[in-house]
Amino acid sequence: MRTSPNIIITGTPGVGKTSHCELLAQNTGLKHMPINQIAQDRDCVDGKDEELGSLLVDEDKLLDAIEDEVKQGGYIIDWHACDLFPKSWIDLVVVIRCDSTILYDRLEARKYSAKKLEENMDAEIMQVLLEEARDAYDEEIVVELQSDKIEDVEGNVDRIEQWIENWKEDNKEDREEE
Ligand SMILES: Nc1ncnc2c1ncn2[C@@H]1O[C@H](COP(=O)(O)OP(=O)(O)OP(=O)(O)O)[C@@H](O)[C@H]1O
Repeated sequence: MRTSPNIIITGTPGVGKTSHCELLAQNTGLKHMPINQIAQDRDCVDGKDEELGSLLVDEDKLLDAIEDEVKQGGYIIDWHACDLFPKSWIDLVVVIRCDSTILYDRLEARKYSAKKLEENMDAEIMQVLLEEARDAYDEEIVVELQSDKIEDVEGNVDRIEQWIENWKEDNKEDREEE
């Protein structure tokens, strides 16, 4: 049984996943697992979508590559997809959301192609990641947090830290009862 929870932080590119993960890791000691980077470092990339410029990740290979670590608990999984991770690994799924006009400015600043910008804007407006999370995990572990202003990051991370404390307390009690 894990003594520290595994948390997925997901959302459309640019909503603020990395910003949340880095602050949360710094404040809690949980380990940030940026999947884009890990997939490249561990040879789990099949190629690149040339039009969108995004990596094509071999998901089975990726899961094999991270399984031993994640099963120990204490990871913050940072990716724009979530439904590939087995339910039994995951304790909380945080879907970061952003107002579409604010997200547009953030993505435009990254000089995304018109197609990539449009796809990501549509995904955010249609709340694709929230639906994916709700379909893949029990609804009580899926939380939606808004991240429009810089202060939102700190507020959201405070909330997740509080949740982690509660999770640890509950799990300690469960272990003591066994
Ligand atoms: N709440 C916020 N208020 C203002 N700016 C923010 C906020 N969250 C993130 N940003 C800024 O938006 C940009 C994108 O943030 P970040 O890299 O954390 O997003 P991401 O979801 O991890 O993106 P990707 O999926 O492409 O890695 C960064 O320049 C970051 O500083």
